[in-house]
Amino acid sequence: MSVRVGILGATGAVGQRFIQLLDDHPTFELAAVTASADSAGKTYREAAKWRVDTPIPDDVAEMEVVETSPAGIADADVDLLFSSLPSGVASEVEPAFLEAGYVVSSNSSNDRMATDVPLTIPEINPEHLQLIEVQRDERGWDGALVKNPNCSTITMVPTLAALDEFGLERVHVTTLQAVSGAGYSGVTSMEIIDNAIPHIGGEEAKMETESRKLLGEFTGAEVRLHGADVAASCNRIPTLDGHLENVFVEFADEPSPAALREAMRSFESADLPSSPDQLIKVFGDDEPDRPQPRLDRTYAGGMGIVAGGVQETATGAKYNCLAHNTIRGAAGASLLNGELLVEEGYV
Ligand SMILES: NC(=O)C1=CN([C@@H]2O[C@H](COP(=O)(O)OP(=O)(O)OC[C@H]3O[C@@H](n4cnc5c(N)ncnc54)[C@H](OP(=O)(O)O)[C@@H]3O)[C@@H](O)[C@H]2O)C=CC1
Ligand SMILES: N[C@@H](CC(=O)OP(=O)(O)O)C(=O)O
Repeated sequence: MSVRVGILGATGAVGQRFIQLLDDHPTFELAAVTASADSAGKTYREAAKWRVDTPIPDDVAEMEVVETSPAGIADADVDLLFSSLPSGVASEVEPAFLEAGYVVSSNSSNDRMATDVPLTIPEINPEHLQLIEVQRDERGWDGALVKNPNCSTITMVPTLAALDEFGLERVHVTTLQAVSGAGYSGVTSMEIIDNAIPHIGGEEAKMETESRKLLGEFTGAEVRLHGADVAASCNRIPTLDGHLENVFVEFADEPSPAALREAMRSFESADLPSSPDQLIKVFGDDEPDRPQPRLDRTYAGGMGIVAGGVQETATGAKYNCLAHNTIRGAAGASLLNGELLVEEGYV
């Protein structure tokens, strides 16, 4: 079975990752690439400042970039759209595609917390996809909108999902985030070399709210947010890719570090083409200095989560986790949601 897909915002940092991940995908066939009016009409090679570490696939390089509107992609006969637009643009243009009947798997942050929009990680809360029925009733769309979470949130939430069996009550997290998360021009070299910046606009609130929605319970009509308190402190550091996070957790139970490690290691992955066989790789006491961004961000092709440093604290436990922010944290997360949409019959 082949599904024709398009990418909205295909020339950007995340759009380029989509193109890399879609090359040789078993199901998805890239049929449309859109960008801003400045890029429309150019070939993809002319329009994109290609920065990914593999060449532009030959067939994509010669595709014409079209404008980001339903009219722009009308001839492409697309079944599914991936969206990697700036969130201000996405909030304006995504509704037009939804009204026109397109199914959109979006990476942009607008509408992630909307009560009728599924925010999903296929290995964690695939059942939340059923919110699409509520969304269609409320908005009158023929299409459907599903979002993936923020890159720092998706790094931590699989580990929390694995540990929730011990009665998760409180989470404190400090992030060390790579510069690619801010986009190519997001942080200047003068700002970040020999430095760390203890502020990333809006990031802490995203981690604190999106994680509770992802871990929440779907009642059939709504998602009840998970009851845990989540507090985040977000920092930019001079790594290129891979967000590292220090997590402090408190539980109703008193699990041992060994039990925590085993719960993360054995947490089930999903049976989708881009899911890793083992979702969370866990380092033991013998390697206390892992995970590290440079050594561990490509675990499972950048689609996995890596944890380590699990230790008891006076009130619970602490550990470190890491994921590739533009693969599992962005394009790869949307791609997986697209695979879930196909599997569940929404495409
Ligand atoms: N960078 C990252 O690691 C992560 C980014 N994200 C989110 O993903 C989204 C994309 O980020 P990123 O790829 O870094 O952004 P970029 O700025 O690199 O790319 C933006 C894309 O949107 C297009 N675009 C910009 N303005 C318009 C417009 N008015 N109409 C139509 N298309 C437009 C651009 O086209 P053109 O080339 O023609 O300007 C380009 O294709 C953002 O919402 C971001 O917050 C999420 C997680 C991680
Ligand atoms: N803010 C993230 C990247 C990002 O764009 O997140 P979001 O998808 O929530 O907009 C970072 O700087 O690393």
